[in-house]
Amino acid sequence: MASSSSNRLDRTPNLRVAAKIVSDRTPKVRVIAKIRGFTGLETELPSGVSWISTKKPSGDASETVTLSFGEQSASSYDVDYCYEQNEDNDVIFSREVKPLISGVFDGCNATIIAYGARGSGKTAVIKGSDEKPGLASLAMAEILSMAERNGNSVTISFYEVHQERVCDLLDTKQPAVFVLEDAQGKIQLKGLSQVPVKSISEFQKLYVDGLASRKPAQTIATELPRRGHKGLIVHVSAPTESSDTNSVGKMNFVDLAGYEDARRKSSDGLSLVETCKLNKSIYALLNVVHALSANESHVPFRESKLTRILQDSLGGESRVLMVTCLNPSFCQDSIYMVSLASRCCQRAVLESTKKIKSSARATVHLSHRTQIPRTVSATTKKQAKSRVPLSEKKASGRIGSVLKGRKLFDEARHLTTSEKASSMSDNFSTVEPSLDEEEMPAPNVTKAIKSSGEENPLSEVLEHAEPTFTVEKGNPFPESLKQTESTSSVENDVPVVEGHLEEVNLNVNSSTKAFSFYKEGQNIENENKVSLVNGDGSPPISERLREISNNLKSLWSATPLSTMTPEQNDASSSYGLVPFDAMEPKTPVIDPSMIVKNRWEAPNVNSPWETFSMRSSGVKVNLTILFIQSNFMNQSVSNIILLLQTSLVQEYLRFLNTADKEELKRLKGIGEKRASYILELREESSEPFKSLDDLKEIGLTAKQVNGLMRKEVGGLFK
Ligand SMILES: Nc1ncnc2c1ncn2[C@@H]1O[C@H](COP(=O)(O)OP(=O)(O)OP(=O)(O)O)[C@@H](O)[C@H]1O
Repeated sequence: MASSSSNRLDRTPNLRVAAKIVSDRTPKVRVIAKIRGFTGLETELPSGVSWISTKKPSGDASETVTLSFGEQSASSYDVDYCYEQNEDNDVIFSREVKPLISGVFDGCNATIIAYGARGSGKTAVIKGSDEKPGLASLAMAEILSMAERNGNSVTISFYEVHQERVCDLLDTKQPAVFVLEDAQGKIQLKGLSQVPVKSISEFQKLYVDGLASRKPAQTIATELPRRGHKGLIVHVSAPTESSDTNSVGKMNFVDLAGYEDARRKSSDGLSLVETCKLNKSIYALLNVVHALSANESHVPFRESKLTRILQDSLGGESRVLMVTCLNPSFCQDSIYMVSLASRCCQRAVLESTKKIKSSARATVHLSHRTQIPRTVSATTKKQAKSRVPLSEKKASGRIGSVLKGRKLFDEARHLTTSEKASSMSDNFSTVEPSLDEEEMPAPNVTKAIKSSGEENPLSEVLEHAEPTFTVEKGNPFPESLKQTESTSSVENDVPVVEGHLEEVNLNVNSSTKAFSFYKEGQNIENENKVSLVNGDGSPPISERLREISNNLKSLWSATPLSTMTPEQNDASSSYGLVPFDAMEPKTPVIDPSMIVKNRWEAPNVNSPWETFSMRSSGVKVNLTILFIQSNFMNQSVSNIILLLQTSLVQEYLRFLNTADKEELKRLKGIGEKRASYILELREESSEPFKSLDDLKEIGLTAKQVNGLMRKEVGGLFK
C-alpha cells in the first residue's frame, strides 16, 4: 500500500518538487482543506458546478488558496492549500505529510489534525479504507521503512478523548489515562499503552481493524452513542546501550470529532451538554493552533485534555498540519469550520491589514491577551462603570477601534457585542462606547437567568427562539430553508482563561455584514433576555447569523425565486414584489393601493434626508406587506424580508455618508457631538461607513446600533 503510494510519487515528478517546496518552506502551522468525494447517497452536481469553488493562484501547493462557498461566493476564506475531490490521500501524503517524517527522525515532532463538520471525511483522511489508505497508514509505512534503515524502533499508542476523559483504545482494560506533567514540564500519559509495531500489517491489525473491535468499555456498557477525538501516536525510538530505548520523535494523527452546532439537535443523540463540551475542546485546539501560528508568547495548552496531550507535539519545533475536511454539498458547519481554519493561517494577512488600518484610521490592537469575565453580571457592572462621554473617548484616541479586536474561538464569542466591548475595554483601558444620554435610549440591562440545576449549569436550557436555518443534507442548493427553534445560550460559570484578540478579518463584503447585522438585530433582545456566557463552545449569535446571511445570499441565487423571470416567479408575484438583487429592491407590482409606487426612483429628491426617508419608507411598505403575508407563506418570504432589511441598512449607511450635520441630527440617536464626529470621519474618508460595523467608529456598539435602526424602522424588525 505504502509502496504503491511511493511508486506513484516516483512517477510524478511534480509531486516530488512540491514535497521539496513544502519541506523547505514549511511553516510551523499549515492549514489545508480537503473536499471529500460524494457518497452514494449524495446527489452529484453536474460537472462544472460546485458548491465550493477554489481559486488557486498557480495550482502550486505553496500558495494560498481562496475557498468560496455558494454560487455567488458569498463567503470566501483563505487556506494554505486545498485538495479537490479527485485528489486522494496519497497526494496529500506525498505533499504534506511525507516531508514531515524525516523531521520526526531528527527529533521534530509532528501533528496531523483532521477537523471539520460531521461527516466531512475526517476519518477517511486519517484512517482511510483498504482501497484508499489514510494518512496514518501511508505515514506508518514510510516510518517503518525509515526505521528499518536507521535501526530505530516504532511503537504506537491509540487513545480517545471523550468528554474530557482519556481512554486507551489499544487496551480497553485500562480504566483511564491520566495526563500528567512532570517536574520538567514534560507531559506523561499515565496508563496509555505503547505497542511495538514491526510491519504495516501489524499496524493495520492494531489500528484499522482493531479500532472497531476495541470499542471502549463504556460504550459497550451503556450502548450510548459516543463521539470523541481519536488520537494515534507513532513513537520513533533509538536503541541505547542498555536495553532501554530513547525517544527520538513522534508523529500524531488526530481525527477530531465532527463539529456540530450545539443549538441544533445532535444528529447522533448527544446531549446538549456533551455537544457543548465537545465543541469547546475543538475551540481549545484551534486557539492553540492559532497562537502557535501567530507566534504568540502564550499558548493556551491547558484549556483541554487534547491540547495537553498534544502539547509537546504542537509547541516548540513541532510542525502542525491542519486538514480541514469539507462536505462537497451544502453544509453550514463546514463554512464555519473553514472560517476558523483560515484564521489560523492569516499570519501575513493580519500584518498587512494592520498596516492599512493603522494608516487610515486608529491603531488596532491585533493581538492582545485578555480575560473573560467570570459571570455575566460582573460584566454588566463593569460595563456600567466604564461609560464616559464621547468627547473623552475621542480625546483618548479613536473610539471604537479596539472593538474591532475579537476573541477567537472560545466562550467570549458568546458574549453580546456590548459585553465583548466591555470586557475588552477593561483590558485596553478604553471604554464601552456609550450613548449620550440625551441622544439615545437607555441601554437594555442584561438579565442573568439563573440555572436551577446546580450540578449541571446547562440542565435548564432556555427555549428562546433564536432562529437558525437548516438545510437538507445532500442537497447543495436547497430550495427552501427550514427555520427551527433552537436552544439559547445559558449561563455557565466560565473559568477565567486567557485568549487572544485578533482583528476581525472576515472576508465578506460590506453588504453581507450589514445584512447579517440586521438579522442579529432581530435576536438581540433575546440575547439580552438570557444570560450571555454560553459554555457550549458554539459560535455566538452574531457570528452564526453572519454565516447564515452569507448562506442565504448564496442560496437565494439558487432558489427558483431568484432564477425565474418575474412572471414565473410564484413567490414574488404572489407577494406583489418584483425580484430584486440583494442591494436594490424594486417597487412591488401588486395591489397599487398597498404599495407606494416608484418611491425608489425619487426623481425630485434634493437632500440625503429626503432620499433616505423616501427610500426607507419604500422598503418599509414592502416589509409591512411581507410581514403580513409571511404568516401564510413559505420560507422564501423570509429571504425576501431579509434582503429588504439589508437594503434599508444600506440606505441608512448611505445617509450617514452624505447627509449634512443638521440632517444627521434628524436621525434618532445622533446628536450634536456624534454628528460632528461623523463629519470629521468624512473628512478623512469620503465614505467612512461601509457596513454597520463601521458605526463602532462613532462609539456605537452593535446593540446600540440595533436600537437606532429599530427606532428608524418602527416595529418592523421585532
Ligand atoms: N473521498 C470520498 N469519496 C466518497 N465518499 C467518501 C469519501 N470520503 C469519505 N466518504 C464517505 O463520507 C462519509 C463520511 O466520511 P467519514 O466517516 O470519514 O466522515 P467523518 O468526518 O469522519 O464523520 P464524523 O464526523 O461522523 O466522524 C462516509 O460514508 C464515507 O464513506
